Amino acid sequence: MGVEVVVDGLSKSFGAQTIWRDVSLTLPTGEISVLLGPSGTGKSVFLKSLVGLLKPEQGKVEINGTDIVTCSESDLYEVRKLFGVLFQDGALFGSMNLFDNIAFPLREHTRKTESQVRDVVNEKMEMVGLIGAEDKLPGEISGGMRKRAGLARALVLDPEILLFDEPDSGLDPVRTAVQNQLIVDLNAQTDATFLIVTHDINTARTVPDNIGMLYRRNLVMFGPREVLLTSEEQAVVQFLNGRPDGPIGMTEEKDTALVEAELAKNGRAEVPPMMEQLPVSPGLPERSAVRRRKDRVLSQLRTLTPTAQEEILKSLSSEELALYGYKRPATGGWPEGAPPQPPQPQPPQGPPQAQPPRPQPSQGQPSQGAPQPSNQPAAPRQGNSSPQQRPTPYPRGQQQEEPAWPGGLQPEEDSSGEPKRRWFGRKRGEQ
Ligand SMILES: Nc1ncnc2c1ncn2[C@@H]1O[C@H](COP(=O)(O)OP(=O)(O)OP(=O)(O)O)[C@@H](O)[C@H]1O
Repeated sequence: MGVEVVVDGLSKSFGAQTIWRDVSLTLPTGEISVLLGPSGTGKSVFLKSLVGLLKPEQGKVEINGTDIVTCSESDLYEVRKLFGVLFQDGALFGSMNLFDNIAFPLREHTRKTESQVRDVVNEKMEMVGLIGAEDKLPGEISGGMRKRAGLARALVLDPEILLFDEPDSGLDPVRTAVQNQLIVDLNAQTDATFLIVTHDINTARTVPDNIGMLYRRNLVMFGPREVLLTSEEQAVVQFLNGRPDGPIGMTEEKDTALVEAELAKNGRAEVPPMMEQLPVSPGLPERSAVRRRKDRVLSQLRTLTPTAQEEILKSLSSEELALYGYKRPATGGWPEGAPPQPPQPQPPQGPPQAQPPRPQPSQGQPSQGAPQPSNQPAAPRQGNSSPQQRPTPYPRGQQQEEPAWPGGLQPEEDSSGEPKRRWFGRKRGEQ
């Protein structure tokens, strides 16, 4: 199973050029997350900072209790073994055939015999659909095949965290769709934590569990896919619609008056409709992350935007709604704009038969906030992933208007009487 990556208050500059500042987010264990952002906003720099290839000036990247920003070289070497990285062009050695390219990390970093190496390489080549191409040189195959070979190589050491830097760059729409399916299927098979940097809107809308966006040197938001995909934030809507008019320009910093003039002329872009997340291919196991994510997101539902809450509830089956203490409207389906109903009082009951078994808490982590089948809100998680210790999905320093809580639900309050609005990542200074 993958591991959680906690990024807290991370800032990176090159000389006088600030790339991004105060970035905080948590990549939840085994889930697929996507990082969007206009060109040049520092997405690749962020990936390199996660693996310790670049050193941010401030903040932490905590993995299995090690802060890779400040740890020793030997600790960093150990943590790096958890990572697999798919670089944009596959980063293959041009003079080696695909088999040797994929076998390279095994021969360098393990004591496996050649017969064991062969077994692992064959297994990974099969996973990415490259059986039969072992003897080809990188220059003899298509860009899509090179990416898949790079992916097989990223997988040979069974990474717990897999980073993808623009896996769809240079691919046609059909191959992008095939590759997206491959990513979802690999996540089901490995249960590793995935982070994908992409410009492909279709990928962003259909693949991840969580989405974030870098813009103007900040992380605009990061959280469950439903938050960003229903966001009315102008930069997000412009990006998702791929429109030239809006706050994102060629130089990023676009003149406000020009933006207003463009919007007055062309009208505001609409929030595109939600698309369903890609299911796993038939015959493969379900993604374990789906169940964990439901527990996590439902336990913190009321900290999300109303539109995100509604989309999340709409995606649940009747049994799941009952399990989490919600009820489908009597009319069936979710009429446009109708608020989800508040939790109804129910006698305690076990999970319905259809539910897969709950994941066991992993080492050092208490239960992942199993939902309570009653009128009580689901218990917040404790430990590293506790929502009390998580910042909001909205950018820091910006005061957000309190969302209208659907169905008359009130925001959860902590003992201080303050509504809880936090999501991923610990707030700096908090334990
Ligand atoms: N090693 C480096 N030294 C100095 N500047 C760098 C270095 N690496 C990246 N940069 C600068 O950091 C900025 C962000 O680059 P990065 O490649 O991370 O952007 P990106 O969001 O991934 O862009 P794209 O979507 O076009 O790939 C750019 O201005 C780039 O020139």
